Parts: sequence; C-alpha cells; structure tokens
Amino acid sequence: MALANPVDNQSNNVLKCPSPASMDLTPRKCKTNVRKFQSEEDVAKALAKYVADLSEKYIREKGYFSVVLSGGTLIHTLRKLVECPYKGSVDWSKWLIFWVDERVVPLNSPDSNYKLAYDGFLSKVPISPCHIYAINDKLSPKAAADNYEARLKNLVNKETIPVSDASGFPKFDLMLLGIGPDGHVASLFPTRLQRFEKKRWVSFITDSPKPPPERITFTFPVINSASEIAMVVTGAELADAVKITLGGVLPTGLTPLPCMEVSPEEELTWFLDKDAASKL
Ligand SMILES: O=C1O[C@H](COP(=O)(O)O)[C@@H](O)[C@H](O)[C@H]1O
Repeated sequence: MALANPVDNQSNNVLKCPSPASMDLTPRKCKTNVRKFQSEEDVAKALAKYVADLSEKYIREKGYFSVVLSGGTLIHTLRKLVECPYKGSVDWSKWLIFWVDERVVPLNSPDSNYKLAYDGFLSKVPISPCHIYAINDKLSPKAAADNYEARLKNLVNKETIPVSDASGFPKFDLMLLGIGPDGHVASLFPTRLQRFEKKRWVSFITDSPKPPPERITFTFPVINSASEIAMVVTGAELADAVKITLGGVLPTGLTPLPCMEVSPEEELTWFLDKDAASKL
C-alpha cells in the first residue's frame, strides 16, 4: 500500500481531505527516542527488554500493566518477550491486554488481530483470560466499536484504567504500534475520516483501504493519551513513511500521514531496523 494522495478514487466514502497546508502539522512535544538496529532480530531483542522493563516499572508503581497491541508484524517482533529470561521474570498475572484496532471477523479467522496475538504471544504466557479484552466478534462494525468503547468506560468507572488528567480519555500504560507503508497506524488511514475523530474512544470503518474492510479502531485522542508508545517498524517498504515522519518534511501534495500524529503523554520510542531507517 503506497503513500496516498488526498483523493482516493477507489472509494465512494473518500475523505475530502483538507490540504496539508490547512492541517495542523505542528510537531508534537512528546519526548521521542529513535532507536536504530542492524537487524529485525536486534529490534526484537531490544523490544523485549523495553517491554519487560516497563512492565516492572508500572506494576511496581500501579499494581498492574495495561498493554495495547496492534496486529501485523508487531506480534512476530514481540517473540523474544515470550522466551527466556522474560517468560519467567515478567509478572504476567498483572497484565491487561487490549487492541488498538481489530478486524471485524471471527476471532478464529486468519485475519483476526486477536488470533495473531493469541497464536504468537498470548498462548505462550500465563495472562489470565479475563484480563484479555478481545472484541465481540458477533457484532456489526458499529456495534462492535460501541461495545468495546462501553467496556472501556466500564473499566474506567471501576478505576481499572485511569483517565488522563490532560485529555479526559483513558490512559493506557503502553501501546505497541506498527505502521503501514501508507503511514496508517491502528486502523486510521490517510484518506479516511476516522483519523479526525475527536470525541469517540473507539471508531469503526467499513471501507478500509487495506483488507479486510471492516474494522474497529482506537481514535487519536485515546492513542495520544497513553503513557508510552513504541512504534515498531521493520522493513524497507516502510522507509519512506519513516523518513517523512521523523524527518518532518511532507512532500508537496501528499496527504499527511496518520503516524505523524502519534504523540503519547510520556515517551514515544521508535524501534527501527536498518531497512526501515535506510532513508533517514
Ligand atoms: O492492518 C493493520 O496494519 C497495521 C500495520 O501492519 P504491518 O503488517 O505493516 O506491521 C497494524 O499495526 C494494524 O494493527 C493492523 O490491523
């Protein structure tokens, strides 16, 4: 999926995209670390240590650790976390798992982000099933988004998840995000309106440019209320999006990339392999 021009003629539901000049492209102020590695294997090792260290910190400070997963290549890159020494040293009983986006398909479908995470990660560590917040896969996209948002509100009301003092949106400890070659993050795509949602916690899409078309997704106010975000990016096909985002220069006429808007409340850490960082 290539970087997108403002008008995507493939869809009737296209974004009448504001011109880049009229969008707020002011660089966000969060603390940003860019960590570059020789190989994807080195990214996987560093990512495991980073997540294990944050798990220890947040469990010590708050008693639990809320982690928001994405789908795609991220789960494979997380593989070292379910190996020695972390498999035995992390206090998995204190983890709460959520999804930043999910495809509206049965949970046992090969397209499901839950299944991807279950097969590659969750089935290998002792996280309690009642701490794993998968979507309700029996619902329409809109109903699934409403249902996920209502469940998050319930967790906030019970004070399981705090709200951000700054934004009033739920504040997760860590989000682990990937990006697409078009710069999408979660299921917030360059030419789709969900990226501009300011009120909802969870939105839905029925015409995703990347299949499958029906998905639910956290909105930017929720994503940017997280304490920490890791952007885990490997592979040469992502080098252009990385260059634009970290270089801060948008080519003329290109729709601003959703991944440029990621800005958590505490710290943003990019994990890049040599290929993804090759145009920096
Ligand atoms: O469709 C999706 O794509 C993004 C990026 O995936 P990747 O394979 O390029 O890493 C992913 O973060 C998102 O969760 C997923 O639904």
